[in-house]
Amino acid sequence: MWRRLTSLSHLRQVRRADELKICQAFCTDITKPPVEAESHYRRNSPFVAFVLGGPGSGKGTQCLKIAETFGFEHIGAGDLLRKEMYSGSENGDMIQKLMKEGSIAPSEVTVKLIKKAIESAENRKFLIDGFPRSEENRMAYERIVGAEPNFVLFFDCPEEVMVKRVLNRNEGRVDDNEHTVKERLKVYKGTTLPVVNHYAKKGKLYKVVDITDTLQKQVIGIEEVECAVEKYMRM
Ligand SMILES: Nc1ncnc2c1ncn2[C@@H]1O[C@H](COP(=O)(O)OP(=O)(O)O)[C@@H](O)[C@H]1O
Ligand SMILES: O=c1ccn([C@@H]2O[C@H](COP(=O)(O)OP(=O)(O)O)[C@@H](O)[C@H]2O)c(=O)[nH]1
Ligand SMILES: [Mg+2]
Repeated sequence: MWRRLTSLSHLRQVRRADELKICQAFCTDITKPPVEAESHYRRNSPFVAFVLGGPGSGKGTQCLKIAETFGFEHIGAGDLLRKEMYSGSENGDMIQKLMKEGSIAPSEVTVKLIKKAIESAENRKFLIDGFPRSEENRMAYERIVGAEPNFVLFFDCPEEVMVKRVLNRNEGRVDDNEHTVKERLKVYKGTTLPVVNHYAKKGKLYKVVDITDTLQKQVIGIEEVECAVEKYMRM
C-alpha cells in the first residue's frame, strides 16, 4: 500500500543556501519565477534540474507533474533518443541496439539532442529526465553546454519495485523486458550512481525516497513531492 514519499533526514546536512535553492526552485507561482530562476531568466541562461533514478523509479511520472505544477519544461533524454531512433536518422539503428542491450548511448549524441531541445524551447526552466547516466555523460554536458545543473533530484526506489514497474509499464518499449531491465540495473548501479554521488558531494542532490511497495497506487501526486520539499524546508 502506498504510504508516501518520506525520509529526507539525510538532507539535514545540506547547507542553508542549498535549502533556499530548492525552496526557490519549487515553491513558486508558475507566472512568477523564483528569485534564482529569475536571475537566470535575466541572463537568459537556462535553469536546469537533472532528474535521476533507476529504471522505473518514477522519474517520468514525477517530471510530468513537477513540470505542470511549477512551470518547468520536461526534457526526457530517453524520449529524445527514442524520437531520434524512429526518425530514420543515421544513428537510429545504433540507438535501438544500445537501448535493447540496456547500454548508454554515446554522450555526444545525447548531449546534442538535449542542447537542441533547450535552445529551441521558449521556457528557460528545464527538468532533464534520465540524464546524465554516466560520469562521461556528465562531463560531456558540462563541456558542450558549458554549465552545471542548478540542482539534481534523485528518486531512490527499491530494486524489486523498479523491476515490477518496468515489467508492467506496457508502453511497447524495446527495453521493458526482464533481460534488459537486469542489464539496466547493472548499468545504473555501476555507472549512474557515481554521478548521483558526485552531485551529493557538491551539495546539489535532493533525494526523494519512494517506499511504495506495490503497484496499487499507479501514479503518485505532485502533493507528495511538494510535501517532501516542504518537509525538507522546515528542517
Ligand atoms: N509511485 C508509483 N507507484 C506505482 N507505480 C508507479 C509509481 N510511479 C510510477 N509508477 C509507474 O511505474 C512505471 C514506471 O514509471 P516511470 O515514471 O516511467 O519511471 P522512470 O521514468 O523512472 O523509468 C509507469 O508505468 C508508472 O505509471
Ligand atoms: O541519457 C540517456 C538516457 C537514456 N539512454 C538510453 O535510453 C534508455 C531508456 O532511458 P529512459 O530514461 O527513457 O528510461 P527510464 O529510466 O525512464 O526507464 C536507457 O536505458 C539508455 O539505453 C541513454 O543512453 N542516455
Ligand atoms: Mg522515464
